[in-house]
Amino acid sequence: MSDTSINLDELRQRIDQLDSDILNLISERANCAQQVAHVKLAEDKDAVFYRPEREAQVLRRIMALNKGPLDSEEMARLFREIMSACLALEQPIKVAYLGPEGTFTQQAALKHFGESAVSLPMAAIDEVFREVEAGAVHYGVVPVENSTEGVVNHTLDTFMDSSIKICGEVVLRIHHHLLVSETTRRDKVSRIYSHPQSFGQCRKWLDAHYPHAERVPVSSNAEAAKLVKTEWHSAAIAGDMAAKLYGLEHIAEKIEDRPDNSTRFLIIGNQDVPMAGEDKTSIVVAMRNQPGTLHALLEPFHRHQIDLTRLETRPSRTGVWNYVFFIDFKGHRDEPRVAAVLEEVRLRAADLRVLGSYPIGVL
Ligand SMILES: O=C(O)C(=O)C[C@]1(C(=O)O)C=C[C@@H](O)C=C1
Repeated sequence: MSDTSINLDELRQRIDQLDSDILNLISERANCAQQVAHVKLAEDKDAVFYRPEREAQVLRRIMALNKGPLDSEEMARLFREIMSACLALEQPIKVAYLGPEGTFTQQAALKHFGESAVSLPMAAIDEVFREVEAGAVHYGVVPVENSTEGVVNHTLDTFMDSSIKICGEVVLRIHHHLLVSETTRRDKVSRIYSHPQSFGQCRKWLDAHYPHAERVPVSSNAEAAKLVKTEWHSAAIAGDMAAKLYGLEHIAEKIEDRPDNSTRFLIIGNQDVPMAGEDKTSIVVAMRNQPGTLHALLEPFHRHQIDLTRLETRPSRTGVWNYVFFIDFKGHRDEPRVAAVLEEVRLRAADLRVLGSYPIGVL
């Protein structure tokens, strides 16, 4: 036996020992989570098991403690899965997302809740809201903005008619691929299916590489992936999850025009989330249609030095609400300076609703 094989055996024995230690520690952690569930139930028979603020703290702490060689995000992803399995012991979490299966929204749901959550596809954004409101699922995941294509208006509009709360956010890097089935004639692609937003995100690449192919918009990338399965002259633009689900092959990878292309998703639910330490608040404000409205709305934020992260205007859907602004800012509604700003804005506005304070996305 050479020296390398002796070393390899020794290293594998060491790995076996470490795996046994990790196994015992994970089991001990899972036991703790089960005890947490008993404590929560003893305090309240309608106890809420999923605690977004605690999860954010756990993941941030792990990232801060990590000394490598695995990078902090990778390490946090591993702990994400451990926590997801621990939560499933307390209560299996059901999450509705904008489907069908294989969409980026499903990927976002699994990134946020981990693989132990049960994810259920819905046909439309309002259905995700309805399922959460009806208590058929614990949480919902909907897209809200893309760095290239901008806001998902439908999601914002649905908040106007709903009492649902925002419990969290998750940002996903969006990589699009040009996909075909194994029977596709790659040199004869004359039609490309995708969601309109994805066409928007890959416009320049398509103009350069497939200027003559017909671009057919469909309801989701996953739907596009499904369609090309049976058409020898068609391709789809979709992500990894859809490619895997429908067994498609890549003609070209990462064809999005901007390398930092990402989408932000919201986690919606029925609970108010306590402070995590690094939080965001989302509000919707209706202002009267008069001069100086926008200044009056924003001035308190400026004076209290609160960092706005997003401002969107949507047409009002009732006579009272002339202008409706969706505002995201850093801070939690329970912080005194945030509470003070909210009070001031409330006095100036025709209406104000806090959609939620929640931890800034960690992963
Ligand atoms: O700390 C809790 O409240 C727990 O339930 C434990 C735990 C965890 O595994 O760390 C599990 C689920 C919650 O969402 C948050 C954290």
